[in-house]
Parts: sequence; structure tokens; C-alpha cells
Amino acid sequence: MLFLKAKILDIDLENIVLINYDDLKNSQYFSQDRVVIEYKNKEIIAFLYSSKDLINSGEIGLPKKIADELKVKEGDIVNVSHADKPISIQYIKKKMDGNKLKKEEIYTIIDEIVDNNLSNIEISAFITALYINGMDIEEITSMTIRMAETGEMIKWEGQVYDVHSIGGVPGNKYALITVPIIAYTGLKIPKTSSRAITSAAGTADIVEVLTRVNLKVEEIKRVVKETNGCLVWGGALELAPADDITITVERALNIDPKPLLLSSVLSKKLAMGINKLLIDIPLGAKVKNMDEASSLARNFIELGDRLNIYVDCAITYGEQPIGRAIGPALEAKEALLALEDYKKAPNSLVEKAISLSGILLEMGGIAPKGEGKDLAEDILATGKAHDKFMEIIVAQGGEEKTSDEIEVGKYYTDILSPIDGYVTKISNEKITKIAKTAGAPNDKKAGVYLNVKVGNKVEKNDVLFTIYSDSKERLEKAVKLSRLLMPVKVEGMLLKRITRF
Ligand SMILES: O=P(O)(O)OC[C@H]1O[C@H](OP(=O)(O)O)[C@H](O)[C@@H]1O
Ligand SMILES: Nc1ccnc(=O)[nH]1
Repeated sequence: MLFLKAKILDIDLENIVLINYDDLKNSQYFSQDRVVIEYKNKEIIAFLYSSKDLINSGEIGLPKKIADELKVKEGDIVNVSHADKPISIQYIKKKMDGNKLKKEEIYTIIDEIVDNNLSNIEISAFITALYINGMDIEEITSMTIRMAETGEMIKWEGQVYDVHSIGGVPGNKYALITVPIIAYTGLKIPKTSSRAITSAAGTADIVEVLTRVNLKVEEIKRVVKETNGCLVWGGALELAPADDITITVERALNIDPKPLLLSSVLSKKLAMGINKLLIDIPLGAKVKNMDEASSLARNFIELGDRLNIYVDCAITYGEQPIGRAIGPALEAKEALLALEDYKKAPNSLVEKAISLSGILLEMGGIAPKGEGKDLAEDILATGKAHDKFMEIIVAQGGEEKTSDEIEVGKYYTDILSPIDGYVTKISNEKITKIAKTAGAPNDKKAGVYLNVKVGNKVEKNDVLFTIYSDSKERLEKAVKLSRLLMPVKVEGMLLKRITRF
């Protein structure tokens, strides 16, 4: 065991500690060993690294997050000892071999993820194993329950509703319109979202352009009490804490395996105490055909039944981006425009938002069957959804803003059509890649604005889309990439000529 003096480091790391290089060499430890850091009966597991200059002999560098969790102050003496190897590794291996995991084994994996006992390498192996070998509904149920139980669980009086998309389609900012429509009618809709997983902007990234999203449970309760709704980030520590940890690894791999997709969504809903949930499954993004979409919908409904959550699913059009804006600020701007004057906003966005709202209003008994969408449109058209959205934004700690006031990247480049013709395809994947290369979602002002949609007629040199970024360098990279990928396909009426020779 080592006894070392704490030096608190202002670095954004959660599971790494540093000791002096010579101290490490003269100890029984090796670089990257898993160690227990103990202070006054509190323990945390971290990985050991060394530094020659940053840390003096006898000291241990603790990132602020670790120091806060252990309640250690600069100069306090902490104990360092070897940590046992996580038990989960054998279960991860079992899943890699294609075997079914027992409930207790899944619980152990989730617990060790939440306790920061697994490195990203090990979590990545687990996610890859799920991607390749999947899980059956029993395994998914256990994983979902444990993901929820390891964080706070909220209870409400009466029924609460929610809507959640499996994501994958660029420009999917519908929730900023749907949530206030539902909240306006008096139904409670405490919406949790994740940040981007595979896309250039998750709902939490978009809402964060306008207000705080990392609310504590008590704040969520207050906001919902005042407004009937909220739009918060599920990763805000207390709710289903394994979710955001696994999402960070999924994002790096750019994959969202089905078992984790199901448990990521439903663990947040279970923790949030949702009774009735609408799942949006865009066709053409994470699911490629109707069979796959229907099978995923059945999985959601069955998992919901096992968790006592009533689930309905909507399979929606997702073959091209929703609306025209892709990237956090651009999407916030477009959603605001739809709330201010829906006739000026892209039809695909408005149509999606009011269709989903309509189903929820029917699920909640606010509208008779077949009349929900018209009621939703009316709430949007008369500005009631706009006012409700502003109430929510302000209650969460933001300020009222108009769409004109939302700033987007100061550098931009127009990408022009090389020929006269028609837009025959816009690739979701390619548009996302370009928006991410421009900096989204971390650079909130980065992204892509589509000037055209599939079916539009264009002339040579018309603007197809504009790429925005707050960095010149990233913009240049995104422009180069877009010339290579050609995400918007323009074709003339003559597609190909085939001759005899
Ligand atoms: O598109 P990608 O990044 O893969 O998936 C993540 C997005 O999908 C869900 O959408 P919503 O909260 O229903 O709007 C998540 O919360 C997140 O915003
Ligand atoms: N994997 C996920 C997809 C969409 N939303 C989520 O919260 N999680």
C-alpha cells in the first residue's frame, strides 16, 4: 500500500491518477494498474499513470472529479492499493463467445460500469460483443432494470407520457416541437434525451443551445410542476448512470447495438417513471427496412410490457434528413422557427412533430382517435406550443430567444450543384460525417444547412447546401470531405446511355 499526498489536478478525467515516475519505478505497481484510492472510508477505482515533472515524489495527482467524490483536499493523505480485477471481464468474454448471460452476470457488468471499475477498453469489448452476438429479451430486461436501479428513480402522481426516437437520422429536432405541444394540453411529459450517439446533434445537444439540460432530480420535478414538461439530458449523473458511460464508447465506435439501444432508451424512461411512451423508429437510418423496423418495434413493446410501461411505436420516414438544418445551433434555430411560424419551417419537420404529437394526444385521451394530429397542428399554429416551449426553456434556466437570435458558425462555404438536374438522393450518413467534421456536436455552431431536398429541381451552380463552423480549419476539412463524398446526388433526366459498342 502507498500513502501519498493529494495534489488536485484541474483536468477533465474521471478514472486516471498520476504518481511520480520514480515512485512508480520503485514500487510494486506498473503503469496502467487498476488501483483503489481510499480516503476516510470512501473508495474509488482508477488507473495508475506516472509523470516526471507534473507530480513530485510522495504525491498523487487526482483529477478534480475524483477528489470531489472522495472529498479529498489538497495535501490530504490518501491510501493506494491494488484493485481486484473486475469480475465482469469473464462475463464479457462469455458474451463474446455467443452465450446467454444470467441476470446476476448482467447486473455485475452494469454495476462495475457505474462504479467506474471497467476501462473504456473493457466496455468497448462488451459493446462490440453485443453488436455481434446480441441479447435475448430476458437479458435486455435485466440490463434495462439494472441500468435504471443504479441511479435515481422518480415517481409522479398520475400518468406521465414521453416520446423518444431511436435516432440515427440527421436533423431530428422534432422533440423541441412535440414536447411543448403535449405539455400545453396538460399531459405531463418529462422528456429525457441523450446527447448525439451516431448523429451530429442529439436532442440534449440541441436544447443546450437554448437552456441548461443537466438538471438535478429536484429541479426536474420543479420544472415539470411549473410547466408540465421538460427537455433534459439523461446523462445528468443521477438518472441511469451507466447509459452515458456506454454512450461515450458507442459514439467513438459509431455504433448503437440493438440490446443497448433498447435498454438505453427504456432505462431512462423507467428511471423517469414514465407510464406511456411513444417510440419513433425512422426508416432508412438505424433500421434499413420495414421488417427490421417492425421487429424492433415489437422488441420495444415487449420490453415495455415487462417493465410496466405502455409502449406504442411509430415508424417514420427517415430516408433523408428531417428538415433542412443539421447541427445543434442550426437545429435549435429551425425548431424555433417552426414554433414561431410553422408555415415558414420545412414541412418534413412540422409533419413529423405534429404526427407524433397526434399519437401522444390520442394515447393520453386528449383527442379522439384520428383527430390528434389536427389538434397538434392547431396548438402549433396558434403559437401555444411556442409559448409553452419558452416557459420550459426559462424554467430550466435559459432565456427567451427568437430564431433570428441564434448564432451559427461564423465561417461557412456554399456547395454548388455541378449540373442541371433533380436531387435524387441525400445520404444521411454522408451529411452526418460532414457536419461532424465541421465540428458538431461539440462546436454547437457547426453543421450543415440543406438548400435542397430530394425531388427538387436544381440548376448548375445553385447552392445545394452550406457548411458552417466556428473553425476555419475544420470548415476546410468538411468542404474537402463533401467534395469527395458528394452527399447530395443531382442527376439529369438521362441517367445513363448504353450503346452497342
Ligand atoms: O441520432 P443518434 O445520435 O444516433 O441518437 C441519439 C438521439 O436519439 C434520441 O432522440 P430523442 O431524444 O428522441 O430526440 C436521443 O435522445 C438522442 O437525441
Ligand atoms: N441508444 C440510444 C438511442 C437513442 N436514444 C437513446 O437514449 N439511446
